[in-house]
Amino acid sequence: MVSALLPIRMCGGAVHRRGQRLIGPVDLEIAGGGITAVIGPNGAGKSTLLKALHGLERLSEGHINWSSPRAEALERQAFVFQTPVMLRRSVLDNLAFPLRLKGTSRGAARAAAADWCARIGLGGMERRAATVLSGGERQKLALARALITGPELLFLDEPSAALDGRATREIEALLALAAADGTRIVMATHDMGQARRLAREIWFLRGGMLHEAAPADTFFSGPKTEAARAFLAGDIVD
Ligand SMILES: Nc1ncnc2c1ncn2[C@@H]1O[C@H](COP(=O)(O)OP(=O)(O)OP(=O)(O)O)[C@@H](O)[C@H]1O
Repeated sequence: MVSALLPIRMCGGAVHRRGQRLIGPVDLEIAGGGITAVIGPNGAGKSTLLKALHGLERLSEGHINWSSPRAEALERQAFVFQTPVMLRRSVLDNLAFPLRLKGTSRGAARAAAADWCARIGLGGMERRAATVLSGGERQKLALARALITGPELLFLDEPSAALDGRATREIEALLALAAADGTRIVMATHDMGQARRLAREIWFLRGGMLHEAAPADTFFSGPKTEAARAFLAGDIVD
């Protein structure tokens, strides 16, 4: 029986680079289900916070408490970057790769990969080189590659930045489905429409700090802080 991954708590978490504080100190908790949208002005620290939570960025101060041992926790979560790197191999091989890394047999990994190809609308493209896919197709592939191992927690950094409406809709449908299936999702987004459509909870970052955290309904109907009000009104906030 594996222990629960959540809640995850960051206590006084800060990341410094060359004497500069990029984020923190931040106290937060990832608990419950659904999707958390991380929003805020450019440079507020959204990407840095996600990377710190995923263990890609080392904390200079504070700590993160996982409910299961750290190595095991990291195994059970995934990260999708804004510009995902594709293996210079077929679509099918890109999807099968994370399963192979976890020790799944070649046949079972390829069968699961073919299934995911169909689910993301890339059925028939299994043998195509992943590097020639369109931006939207790549992002769907990256998302499927993250979901194929059934992570309990998924981080995404601007999953649909620079995608057209159709690709954005497809990505959002996949995220909503994953969340409904029990994957806890924490995603940075610049798209307030997307945050409203998908999120249960909002983290509004400003100047490296968690300026306001609230259930999405509460946040969008009545942000508590002046900065969040201004940000939602489309004013320039830094
Ligand atoms: N590797 C790095 N070295 C130095 N400074 C960095 C590094 N990465 C990010 N920063 C700085 O840290 C701050 C936070 O950046 P971060 O990318 O986390 O913000 P963000 O909210 O995700 O921004 P955006 O919305 O523009 O993507 C910014 O001032 C950025 O310039």
